[in-house]
Amino acid sequence: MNKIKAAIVGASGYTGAELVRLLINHPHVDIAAMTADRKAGMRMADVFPHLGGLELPDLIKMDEVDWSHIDVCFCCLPHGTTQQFIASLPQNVRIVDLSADFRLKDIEEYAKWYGDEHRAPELQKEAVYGLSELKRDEIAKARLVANPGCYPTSAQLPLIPLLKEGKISTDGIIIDSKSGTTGAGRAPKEGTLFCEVSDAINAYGVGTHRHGPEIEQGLSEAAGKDVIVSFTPHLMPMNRGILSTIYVSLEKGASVDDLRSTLDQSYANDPFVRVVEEGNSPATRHVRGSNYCLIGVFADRAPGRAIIVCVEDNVVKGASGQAVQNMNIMFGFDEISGLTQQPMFP
Ligand SMILES: NC(=O)C1=CN([C@@H]2O[C@H](COP(=O)(O)OP(=O)(O)OC[C@H]3O[C@@H](n4cnc5c(N)ncnc54)[C@H](OP(=O)(O)O)[C@@H]3O)[C@@H](O)[C@H]2O)C=CC1
Ligand SMILES: CC(=O)N[C@@H](CCC(=O)OP(=O)(O)O)C(=O)O
Repeated sequence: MNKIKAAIVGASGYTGAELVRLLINHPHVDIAAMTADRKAGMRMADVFPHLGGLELPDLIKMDEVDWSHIDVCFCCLPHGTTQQFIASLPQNVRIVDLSADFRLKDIEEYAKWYGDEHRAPELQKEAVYGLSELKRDEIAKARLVANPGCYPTSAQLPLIPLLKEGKISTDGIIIDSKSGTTGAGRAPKEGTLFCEVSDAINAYGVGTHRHGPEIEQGLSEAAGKDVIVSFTPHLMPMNRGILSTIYVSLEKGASVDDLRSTLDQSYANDPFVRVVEEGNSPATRHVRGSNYCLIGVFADRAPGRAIIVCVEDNVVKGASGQAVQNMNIMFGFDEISGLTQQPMFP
């Protein structure tokens, strides 16, 4: 099989570097172009020494890419910078956008949460939300896939099947999420300085984080009615990983065992999503560096309630791994191609 050619736009950031780590071992993909902004003109080995020794193109500006020979573009740019750029790409280039620019279907919601009007509303209409396990058929046909946010992946993978099957109530869903600091990107910011992050934990975006509406969009579609959740993210003194603890109310007649078996059955044929054995509690170190998402289901002491713990690596299943999974689906490759790394433990 001929290899397809990939461009990584924003390759000098965390998700771009992770795409290189995954794609370099992909049997059907060549990395043909990589871009940066401040770091354009540099060698990837100088920006990321852990990728030294690989044969990679140098980092160039986005407008220097020759798109005529590119099959797929991974966009790893900050929110708001992707819309107009994607609109300028030739039609034959398929796109996996890791930013949030095309995730919210309603462009007024986008403007409300991202503080700016949407600049490519026509493209927004054709974008497919890329939650790989639950949107395979649409992803396979899509030209533009909006890769989900890291927190929304960890919340929606457990909750969507349970809402679809009517096992949990749409009311009172609480999602308490903790993330490693790579989630904030590599560009320097005061809030991600060592002294601000180490030896402490803080909630942020309390009641106002833009992943709330993204999660609600997916849950509402699954439930067939509006779902509002309480979602609070926390910044943790660790590099990678997301752990979401999710509190739900059981629907009448449903048991905690029903939740476990519903999730087991939903993901029985999915290589990357696994319900752990009863009593085991998933930890971020069980998925580090891998595309796995692990789900644990527990009874709550509060009658009629259950607690779900979901873990993923934010840079892999929460970003670049899911992006590669989506590309595999789009191009008809084996879904696990380039993604067979086992987690690094401890
Ligand atoms: N980190 C994570 O865990 C996740 C991130 N995402 C999303 O993926 C996207 C990329 O994230 P991440 O890799 O962490 O971000 P980084 O800040 O680490 O990297 C951003 C990249 O975009 C480039 N860039 C920045 N501004 C511009 C511009 N105006 N024009 C052209 N290129 C530009 C940077 O180039 P240079 O280095 O030269 O400045 C860099 O290559 C973001 O939208 C993020 O929200 C989604 C899920 C998880
Ligand atoms: C720790 C941290 O700062 N995380 C980021 C989320 C990163 C991500 O998945 O999502 P987006 O693509 O939507 O930015 C944040 O809260 O903004």
